[in-house]
Amino acid sequence: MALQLRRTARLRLLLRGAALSPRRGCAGLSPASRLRVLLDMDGVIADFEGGFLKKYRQRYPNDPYISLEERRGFWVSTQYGELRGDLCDKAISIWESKNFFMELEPIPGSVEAVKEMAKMKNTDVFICTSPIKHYAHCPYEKYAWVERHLGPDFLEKVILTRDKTIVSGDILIDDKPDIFGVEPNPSWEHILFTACHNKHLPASTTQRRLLSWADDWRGILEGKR
Ligand SMILES: Cc1cn([C@H]2C[C@H](OP(=O)(O)O)[C@@H](CO)O2)c(=O)[nH]c1=O
Ligand SMILES: [Mg+2]
Repeated sequence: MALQLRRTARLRLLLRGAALSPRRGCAGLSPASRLRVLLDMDGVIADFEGGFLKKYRQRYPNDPYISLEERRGFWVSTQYGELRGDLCDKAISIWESKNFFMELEPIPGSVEAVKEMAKMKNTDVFICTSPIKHYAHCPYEKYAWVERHLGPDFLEKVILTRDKTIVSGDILIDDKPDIFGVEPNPSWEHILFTACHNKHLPASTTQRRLLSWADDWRGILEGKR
């Protein structure tokens, strides 16, 4: 009898603990109650497409090019290769060059938005970006870009990975329409950031968009808390 009572009391305590467990709502002291935002870099905070077109036209002024209005599909080199076979390698030569990633302009409003987001209560912001496999310049320049535009403290927040599905977070804001990797069920909701290459894709019932940094990113974050 005494044993049975002790067991019941222990069970009650366990259940109470579970009910108070603060994933969302309660205490606010647990790390789980914080919102974790993953921000993609190229196409979301750094203008890869604009930087590419400018340098491509400078280096290959006599070759055809694709205006940002005409861009379709995520991979720039694929569309250039379809335009003319040799343009695929010419396109690749641009982002493999020294200073390409370093000299990208910020996407309008991005730096202000990221700084404001990072100061929000109960919010952890990380830059989650994929380096190209030609690693001579890109990884170094991505860090240098973050330091230059967001400040040295932000270097703590950089995640370089070719597989974003294994990074945990509540939201991933990314301009790539399809993000796959070894984890079939990533913890984050992918918010598609509108870019020249994805703005013509049909509206999706499952994928939300952020149209630009002038759009309601604060509302999206609040809705996830
Ligand atoms: C080749 C290529 C890369 N990228 C970006 C995406 C990746 O950065 P990010 O994960 O920050 O968006 C990086 C490596 O592929 O370069 C494009 O946006 N378009 C392209 O055509
Ligand atoms: Mg991107």
